Parts: sequence; structure tokens; C-alpha cells
Amino acid sequence: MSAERLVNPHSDSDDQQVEKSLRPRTLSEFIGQEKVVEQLRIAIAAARGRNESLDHTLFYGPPGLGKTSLANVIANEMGAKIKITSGPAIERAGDLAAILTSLQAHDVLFIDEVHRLNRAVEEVLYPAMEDFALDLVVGKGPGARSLRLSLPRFTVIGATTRLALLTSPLRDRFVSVHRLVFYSDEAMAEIVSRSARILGVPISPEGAREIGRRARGTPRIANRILRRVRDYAQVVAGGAITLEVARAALAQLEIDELGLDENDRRLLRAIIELFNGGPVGLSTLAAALAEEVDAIEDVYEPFLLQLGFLQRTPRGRVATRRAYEHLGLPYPERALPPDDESGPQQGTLF
Ligand SMILES: Nc1ncnc2c1ncn2[C@@H]1O[C@H](COP(=O)(O)OP(=O)(O)OP(=O)(O)O)[C@@H](O)[C@H]1O
Repeated sequence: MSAERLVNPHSDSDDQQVEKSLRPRTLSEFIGQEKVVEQLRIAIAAARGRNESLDHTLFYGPPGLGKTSLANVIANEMGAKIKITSGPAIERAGDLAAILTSLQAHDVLFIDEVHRLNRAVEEVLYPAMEDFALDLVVGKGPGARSLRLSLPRFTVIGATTRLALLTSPLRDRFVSVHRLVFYSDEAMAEIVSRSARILGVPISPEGAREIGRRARGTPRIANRILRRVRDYAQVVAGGAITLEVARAALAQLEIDELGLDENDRRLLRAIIELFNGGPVGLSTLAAALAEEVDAIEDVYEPFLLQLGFLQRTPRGRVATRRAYEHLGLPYPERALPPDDESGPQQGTLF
């Protein structure tokens, strides 16, 4: 169910078609994430000035914030080619060897979901990143020999939503590591205006702000909502997106003032009504909602935590006073049990 959600930050096949045209191509077109952009601007200028490849770079943070876009921007600014792959797509060491040997100097190898590389593949990547070398074993048994091929100096750009799942040898090989954060309302409004311009949809600044504000600080979600609001504007309101049109369309899409959809509200209501506000273990909650544990952790929680509607405690998830207030439910004043600081309980997942 979550895959079809308008506010799901993961991309679907519809997104992929439009996203290409909406992707920023240069650092100056890239809106927001100022700290990261500034550091990249310097690193790129320095590498170009020395005619070197850019240092290996890792981006981490929630999905849909622009990791792939930044990798493309970097390659473009370096005047280099980019090869795009992902952790699960590189199944065998030989697959990676084939990719590595096709690279040219200063090229970018973008590996999405880099935490999902398997061990054997990682072992090949280490010397490639560190020494720009590919170690090949030729022959079998006692006659086997190892051969070292040198590779052109290239740049690995890794992206992950789960930094903690990266092995430490792999993490250590990334020279610069950047965290992408949810976008501010101002940046989101700018992103919506820019996308509308590219899509050729007339939009007022207030309309753009309203869509941006309710898109969970995530450009992918903003772009997706924009497309739905565009349909609404075209069919119901003569084509242009004004504040009123944006509000009416968002109401029809059941996205509330803060950008929560019916599924978020269902999750909060489940914690409050079925589990007395929590704490409730993640797996118990997932079972009650007929959802995957991963979907709850990846899709629902980051934004609810960010809003301060949900807390992670050693005993499980707890709905906060703000969550009750948002849903218009009375908050039960209750004393915390004296052993609240105790470790995880059986059956609860931290
Ligand atoms: N800073 C930005 N300015 C304008 N548009 C942006 C920006 N960041 C992302 N976008 C838009 O959001 C969409 C999603 O971005 P992107 O695919 O780069 O995200 P991602 O973090 O790589 O996601 P995932 O981790 O799921 O692959 C792109 O189509 C792009 O148009």
C-alpha cells in the first residue's frame, strides 16, 4: 500500500520519467542544502584546478532529497561522464570489475544504496577506491596467481539512506561525507516554482509555497504533488495554480496542513487508540497496521520524528502530546513508570 502513497519519498516508475527533466544540472541550479553545496563547490574547483579527479564522496539522508541529482551535478561540473548503478545491482565481483575497467579518468561511478553491496564486491571496491587498482586472481588451485591492473583515477559517489549499515572499511574510503537534510519551506517553494516552470504550469508564489510546505521537506514528494495539483488545476480551475487551487487540490488528495496523509494519521491513531499512546514495539505496530517493518522505519517514521509527533524509546514508539493535539484527541496526563529508563523489553524492537 505504501508504495502508492503520494507522500512516499521513494521513487516510482511515473516519477522516473519526469524526474530526469526536473533534475538540476549545475550547482547553481541546485536549490537548498547550502552547506553541502558550498563544500562541493570548493572541492570541485580545487580538483579541477589541479586537474585531478574529485575525492570519493558519500551522501546520506532520507530518500528523495537529491542524492542522485547531486551525483549528476558533480559529474557535469567536473566535465566528466557518470555511470549509475546500485548496491543490489552489482551481484558479483566480476560485475564490478567490468564496470571499473570501463571507466575513464575523472569519471564518476555513482552507487546508490551503497550499504547493500555484498562482501565479495566490497573487497574489489576497496583497492579500486584506495589505490585505483583491480586485483584479479587468474587460474585455480595451487597455480592461482594474483594480477594487479591499474585503473584511471575516478570518483566513487555513494548514496545511502542508512549510514549505520555501511561497513566501516567502506565508509573510511569516502574522503568526504555529507548529510542531506529535509529542505526548508523557502527552498521547497523555490523548488516547486522551478519545477512548475519546467513543466509549463502557471503557478503563483503562494500556490508554490503551499505545495512546498506540505511536501515533507522532500523535493520528490513536492514534484509528485505538483503534478497532481496541475491535473486538478487543469480540469477544475482553468489551468493556473493559485493558493486557493492548491488548497482545494491538497484537500482532495487528503494531505493535511502539515503534509500528513491518511496513512500517517492511521499510524498515530493506532499507537494512541490501540496501544494507549505507546510505548509499542516496532514489529507489533507493523503487525497492527498490516505494514512492513521497513516501510514504517523508512517511510513513515523519519517525518513523524522530525515533526516531534513520535518518539523512539528503548521500549518502543510513543505518540507525543503534539500528535494527540494534531489529531484533536485529548492527551492523557500520566506519570511515567519509575523503571522507564530500563532496557528494551522482550518482544519490542528498538
Ligand atoms: N535541490 C533540488 N533542487 C531542485 N530539484 C531537486 C533538488 N533535489 C531534488 N530535486 C528533485 O527531486 C527529485 C528526486 O531527487 P533525487 O532522485 O536526486 O533524490 P535521491 O535522494 O537520489 O532519492 P533516492 O535516494 O530515492 O534515489 C529529482 O527529480 C529532482 O528533480
